[in-house]
Amino acid sequence: MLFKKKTIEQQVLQCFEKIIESELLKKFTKQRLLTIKEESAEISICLPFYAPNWLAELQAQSTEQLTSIFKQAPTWNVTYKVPTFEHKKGTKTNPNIKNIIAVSSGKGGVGKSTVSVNLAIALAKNGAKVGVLDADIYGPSLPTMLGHKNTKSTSADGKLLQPIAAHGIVGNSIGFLIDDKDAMVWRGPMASKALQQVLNETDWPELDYLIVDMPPGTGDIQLTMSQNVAVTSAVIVTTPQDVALIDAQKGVIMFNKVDVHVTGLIENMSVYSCVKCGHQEAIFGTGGGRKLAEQFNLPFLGELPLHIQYRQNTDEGCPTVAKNELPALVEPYLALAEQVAINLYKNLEPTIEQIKITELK
Ligand SMILES: Nc1ncnc2c1ncn2[C@@H]1O[C@H](COP(=O)(O)OP(=O)(O)OP(=O)(O)O)[C@@H](O)[C@H]1O
Repeated sequence: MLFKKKTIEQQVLQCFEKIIESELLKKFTKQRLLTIKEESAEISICLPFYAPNWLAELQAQSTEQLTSIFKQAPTWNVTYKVPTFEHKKGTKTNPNIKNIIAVSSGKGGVGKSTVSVNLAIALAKNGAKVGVLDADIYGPSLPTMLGHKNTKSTSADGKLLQPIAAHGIVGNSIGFLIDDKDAMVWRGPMASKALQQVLNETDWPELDYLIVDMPPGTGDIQLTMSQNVAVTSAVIVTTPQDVALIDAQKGVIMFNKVDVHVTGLIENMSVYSCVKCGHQEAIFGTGGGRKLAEQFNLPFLGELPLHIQYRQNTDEGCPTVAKNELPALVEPYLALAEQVAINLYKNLEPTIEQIKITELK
């Protein structure tokens, strides 16, 4: 029997099959994001997410085999285009915002706001264009976390609010408009309306992701908000404690009920790291977030340690990822940002327009 010799392209794809998850590779080929040029030993890839470690790992693991296939070291030509993903609800959004990611928690105080702002900065550090919307109407913390506690929103045209730029991201919050005390007395519908106003009446620049720091809990306000805002997907923050896990479970159920996609779970305050001796202790237990993710068949996106610097840095207006001092605290966020971006792409389809544009190129 005669066997046809594999083409260079087939050999390269076979090499990638061993390294890239099959779901991803299938999507890359289907959406024509990968081009292999035999003569110039060139691999062009238009990545739909920013993930520097993932890319470095792919290159490191494939270089030897690719060099042998091409008979010379390959040249990588990497470009990026984050797609707008289809979301279940047809609500219209600002065309500048490609994707809205809601950061939610069933329970208060699990670190949702800290995670939102550090995750946003980490996504931006990895290369994406990112904004944050503080939807925690009753306790806006974004102004403090961005180091703009006393800044008030301005408007150039008297119609749209200018978002506040800091640490490589832009953000807006009800806290830039009014005093905390004023929002405390608002009823649910007013709070929901205020959020939609801040979302829709901000002059957002072009954003790959808008991170929305949702109010804690799974009550009426959260339900209304997740129904009225065109959320692409939600990520749920929990701590390993049983009570937080039960509430996180309610969060997943709430998003399922309102038909909002859930990207996965994040476990915050996983292990305590002693500043003095580096000793690590699982104060709130271990493995709860991972177990919950398994239970709902959701990706577990990452765990973040409990460390005093996270609190101190956000209180001082320079979140830990922006401060970039302790790699042990920054790296988990950069890895988390990669996981969020990759899992969004893996589990959601780009909008039709997006596919057409890619094909026409
Ligand atoms: N991993 C962590 N290590 C240490 N402190 C943390 C960590 N994550 C959050 N914190 C601190 O815990 C407190 C609560 O965090 P944060 O305000 O982000 O929680 P939240 O879930 O948004 O709260 P709320 O329900 O009030 O909106 C803050 O003081 C914050 O600095």
